[in-house]
Amino acid sequence: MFSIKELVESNCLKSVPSNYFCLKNPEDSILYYEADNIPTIDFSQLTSSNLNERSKGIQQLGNACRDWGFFKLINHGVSETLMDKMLRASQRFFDLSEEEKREYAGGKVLDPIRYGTSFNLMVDKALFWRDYLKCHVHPHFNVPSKPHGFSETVDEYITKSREVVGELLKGISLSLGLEENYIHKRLNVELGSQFLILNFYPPCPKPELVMGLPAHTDHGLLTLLMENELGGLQIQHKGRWIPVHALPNSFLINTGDHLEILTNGKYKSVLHRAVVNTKATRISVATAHGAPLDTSVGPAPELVGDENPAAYRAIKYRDYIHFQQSNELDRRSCLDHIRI
Ligand SMILES: O=C(O)CCC(=O)C(=O)O
Ligand SMILES: [Fe+2]
Repeated sequence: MFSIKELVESNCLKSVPSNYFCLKNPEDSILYYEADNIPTIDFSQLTSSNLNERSKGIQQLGNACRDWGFFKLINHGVSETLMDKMLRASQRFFDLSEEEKREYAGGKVLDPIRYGTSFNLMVDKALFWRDYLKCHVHPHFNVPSKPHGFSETVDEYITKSREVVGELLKGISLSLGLEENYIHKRLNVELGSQFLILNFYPPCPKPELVMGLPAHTDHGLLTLLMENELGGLQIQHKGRWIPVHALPNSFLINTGDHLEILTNGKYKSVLHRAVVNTKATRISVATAHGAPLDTSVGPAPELVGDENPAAYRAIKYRDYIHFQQSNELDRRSCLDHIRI
């Protein structure tokens, strides 16, 4: 394995090796600048003791999940200091020597800690301009022991992000007309799976030829993402690619495949991708939150009826992840494979 960081640093790269060329559909390069329309959700409204405020917030949250599958979250209560610390810790992990990082080079999809490059070298036709670290951090906490202080920062960060997601899932349950703790109870969220994914995208001399991460949907219920000050995330909305920039001190949140399944298609899992730039390294930190790995996720019976028959087969979270991660990311969501 040759990390993209190593490749970029080793020879002052002037051109892109051909095994990184991604064949792009020309239509895919057209971008639509609709950033102003992307929903922003105020977390403090969702947790407000003023019931009127709260119900307004919940309605906005439901609309964002239904119409976009994506929103920006502000006033979420995770301190800027902790967010910065997490980004710096991520940089410090990738700054370890290749030898130190390779200790964590995992072979299998659900290995508790996996350092690697591209997406899945076993299936990628072209390589992606990305190194990553994936850790399964809840209910069991697995993280590299290096660099110094990394594990403590991750622990603090993932605990906070779980609290935020817990509240969002309550709001989402209510927005569906269900009881506040419906998703928590049905999918045993307290013991749910949480993955931490650090993405490292170094600068590229010809970004238009490569992809950081190609179009995909995320597997779990919700993904919470933050980035250093460089943009690169694009989401698909009504067939158009829209670049997204994080507001200062905000999270970018997308609904995952299992929320689409649970809501029987009412809330959509959004296709997204990451592009790279010529100037500087972009780092993004994602936490993906879902059910426990052995829980079977299917449409909620309360959301299924004669007029709205079940649209997806139930599937164990573990099997779903295996399926998604063992196949090429090919612009199609894995959901297509379990649609009835
Ligand atoms: O780096 C990004 O902006 C996107 C990352 C992402 O989609 C993922 O880790 O699933
Ligand atoms: Fe993603």
